[in-house]
Amino acid sequence: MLKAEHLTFAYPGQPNLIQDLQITIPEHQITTLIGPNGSGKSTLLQLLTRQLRPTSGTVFLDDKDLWELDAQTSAQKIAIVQQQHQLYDEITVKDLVQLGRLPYQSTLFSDPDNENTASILQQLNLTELATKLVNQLSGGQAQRVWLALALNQHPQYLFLDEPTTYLDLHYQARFLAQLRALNQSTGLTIVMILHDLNQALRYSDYCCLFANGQLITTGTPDEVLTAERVASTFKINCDLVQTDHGPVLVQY
Ligand SMILES: Nc1ncnc2c1ncn2[C@@H]1O[C@H](COP(=O)(O)OP(=O)(O)OP(=O)(O)O)[C@@H](O)[C@H]1O
Repeated sequence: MLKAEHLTFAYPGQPNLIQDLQITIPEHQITTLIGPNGSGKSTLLQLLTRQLRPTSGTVFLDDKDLWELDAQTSAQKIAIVQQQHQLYDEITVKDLVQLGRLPYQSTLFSDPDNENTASILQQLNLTELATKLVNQLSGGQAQRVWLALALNQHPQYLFLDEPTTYLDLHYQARFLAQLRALNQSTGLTIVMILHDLNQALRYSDYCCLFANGQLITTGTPDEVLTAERVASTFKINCDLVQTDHGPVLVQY
């Protein structure tokens, strides 16, 4: 169980961005963090994944303070697909995905676990690209490789910061469907920041709507993403239209 209690955070020299926030991430579900630019979504994601330390308050992972776990243990439980990827020049797909096994190796130089890596590459249709250099891949291929690296950690929680930003519509739908399939087949708990509210409606079980560092409301996508709330939070005109494929938000 991952939850935050009385979470408060300020960047150095700035007022509190997040103040006394409570959040519990539902297990085995897909949660989306949504809200206007600058509302604090990425900051919260970094607090929940031990990339930023709270000013006060606590993030609990299985009832233990996340900051009291050693880095290796937390990396076995929590994996992150960042929005901006670290640039690796001369590394192959297979070697990059192999890095996901590091939290399970006793030393940096112990034998890598090739079986897990081969199986993840196969699962994400990357076997044919295994010997290619990562910097020679298309955006869609690269995004699958970063997902494979995260999954190779065999985490309990997978966090993704705007994972569809650099993908075209076809690959956005494919990538999100792949996440849903993974969640259903393995029970992986997924938390992602999305800007496309229709994707949040379609692909999440639980939505957390943010504004100004505060959680405005949480619940199912239908409960959270009403036309009135979206219109007032994002300062737009908008309708919610029922279609054969589910509800769709239309901005006008
Ligand atoms: N490293 C930093 N140092 C100082 N201020 C920061 C830092 N990172 C973010 N901020 C500020 O904190 C606020 C929240 O930023 P954050 O990136 O968490 O919001 P967000 O909701 O993820 O935004 P977006 O949708 O634009 O990605 C913004 O005002 C931003 O300028």
